[in-house]
Amino acid sequence: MAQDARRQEASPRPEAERPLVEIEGLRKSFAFRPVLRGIDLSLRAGERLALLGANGAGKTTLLRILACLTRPTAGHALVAGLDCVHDAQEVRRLVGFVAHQPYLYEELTALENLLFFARMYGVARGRERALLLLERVGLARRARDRVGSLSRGQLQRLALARALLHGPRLLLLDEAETGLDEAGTALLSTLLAEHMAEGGTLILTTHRPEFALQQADRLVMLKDGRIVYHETVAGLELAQVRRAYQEVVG
Ligand SMILES: Nc1ncnc2c1ncn2[C@@H]1O[C@H](COP(=O)(O)OP(=O)(O)OP(=O)(O)O)[C@@H](O)[C@H]1O
Repeated sequence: MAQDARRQEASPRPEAERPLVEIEGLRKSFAFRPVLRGIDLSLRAGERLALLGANGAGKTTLLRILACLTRPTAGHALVAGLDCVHDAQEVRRLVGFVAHQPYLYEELTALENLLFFARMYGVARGRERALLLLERVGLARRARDRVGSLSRGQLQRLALARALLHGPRLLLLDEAETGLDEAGTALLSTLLAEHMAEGGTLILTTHRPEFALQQADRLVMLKDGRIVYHETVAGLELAQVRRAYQEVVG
């Protein structure tokens, strides 16, 4: 009952008008040290947001809350009207996360990993989907190799395949371009374009203003756990974004 009341309170809007992501008054502290100090942010379905900021600004923490991997200290984070704390199980089905750590089992092969996650997410025709994604990320030939034997960039490609396996509505990328070669970066752009064409929504973190400008519709910069810059990309020049970024991280 209390939980229902809380959801009502956090979600007063009719479904059709609702943003896909609603973040209100979000705070997170680790051992009383504040890391997020009151974030308000919303994204409509089909939007792409880039988060920038210095090391330690709180970007990963924000993504981890949306991926239900850590709980906020205060405030709400909702995905499709579902609360990342109280409805974590349902939210996880809607979210794909490429994190710093690949979240893969080293002793299993690339294919076994994807089959495991396909089962976990209840993906229909999981084997077909896993093989298709391995092909798409250029790892078809490594399908039967142990994950522990893959290079960093190959792991990153496999992590991307794992995140896309269940067709997430919201894709979260934490510096996913790091470690990819030129072909890998082009592949990432293609997969992101496909995710968006299928009606997906995207939040990515990056330290590269030019990547943010290419891949996002809106830019948000965090400093010490607060939003200090929030602009739509239309009409923005790379030089302006670089300047703002330097001011924020400097
Ligand atoms: N599990 C944890 N326990 C304690 N402190 C943590 C934990 N996770 C993150 N922090 C702290 O929270 C702060 C924000 O970390 P976070 O990883 O969100 O930053 P970031 O903006 O993603 O940084 P980077 O650009 O280096 O990836 C850092 O000071 C970090 O040490």
